[in-house]
Amino acid sequence: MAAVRQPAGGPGEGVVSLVEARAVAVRRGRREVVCDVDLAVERGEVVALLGPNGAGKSTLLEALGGIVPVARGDVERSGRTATVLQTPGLARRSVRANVELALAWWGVPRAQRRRRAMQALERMRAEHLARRPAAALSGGERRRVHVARGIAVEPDVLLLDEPFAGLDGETHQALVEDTSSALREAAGAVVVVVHDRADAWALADRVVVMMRGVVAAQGAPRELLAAPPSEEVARFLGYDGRLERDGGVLLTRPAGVVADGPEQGTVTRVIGQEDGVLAEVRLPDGTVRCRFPRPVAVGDTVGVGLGEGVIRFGHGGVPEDR
Ligand SMILES: Nc1ncnc2c1ncn2[C@@H]1O[C@H](COP(=O)(O)OP(=O)(O)OP(=O)(O)O)[C@@H](O)[C@H]1O
Repeated sequence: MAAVRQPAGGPGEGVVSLVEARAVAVRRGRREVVCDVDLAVERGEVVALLGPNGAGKSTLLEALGGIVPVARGDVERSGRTATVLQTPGLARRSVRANVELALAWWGVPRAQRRRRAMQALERMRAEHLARRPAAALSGGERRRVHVARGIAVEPDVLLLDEPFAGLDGETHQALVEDTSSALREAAGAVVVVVHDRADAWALADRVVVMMRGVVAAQGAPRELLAAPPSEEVARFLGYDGRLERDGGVLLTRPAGVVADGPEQGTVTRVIGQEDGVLAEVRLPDGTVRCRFPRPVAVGDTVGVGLGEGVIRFGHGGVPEDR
């Protein structure tokens, strides 16, 4: 049964959650690593689970897929669920045969399997791999095929656990872009565990930040980045500068700090980057990180300015209007 919520404000079409966790807790050994999580994902929605190592993302995903049992609460899924775990196996056959095998297992008639397999491989730009033995694929190619197999079966709920882990930068980026397009076309609800914030921004309609087993924040990517609910979440989302100013705390990201602005500070650290350097700059009331297009050295006096996207927390870590 689908969990159906009526939108507030009167009659209309119900918002259908294809997968819904209610107050879910999961134990690993004697430890509760997911605690009282509520999460509902609608048809056509892509949700990214993001958080530090050990936050419970994979465990929650497995609970959503019914792979691990819940200790408390319940999970309701509607329709059929496909779960792509971190290192799924592929049979010792061709790539296309692997995808067709999944379709057979899902009860897709034989006459449709080849077409659907090729369509899914094309969506993941892996059609050139169709005849290759699965055993002879590179890491990036395997991951492409795993995602293709997941979307080929056209599940109501697609759960992906770190589909881009362990790939080099270029392969990673290409796979994220292709997966993003493929998931946009998927009709079901998608939950994807990602490590990299940039992957979450590229893929998701909604980002759920998990910390220590609980949902610490969630929202549309831009909104979440513009207004994280706590300093801890802000730091995780890339706010790496902190100034104690005017009775509160200002948090900054490199994108919100401009080089050669009016505030004088001392460079305390320099990290080389492709197009310049990322410099840590100590100001009288804290430290910010700022990109400079030219080389700067530790000990240099430089100017910085606070631009867009600086957020302010009052005492006690409460966000304030800016
Ligand atoms: N099979 C297991 N047995 C015991 N403990 C486990 C098991 N799997 C995970 N854990 C523990 O549960 C906690 C949550 O792990 P989980 O893999 O869900 O986190 P995660 O957020 O996905 O982490 P990562 O980003 O490192 O993959 C961790 O402390 C982990 O050590």
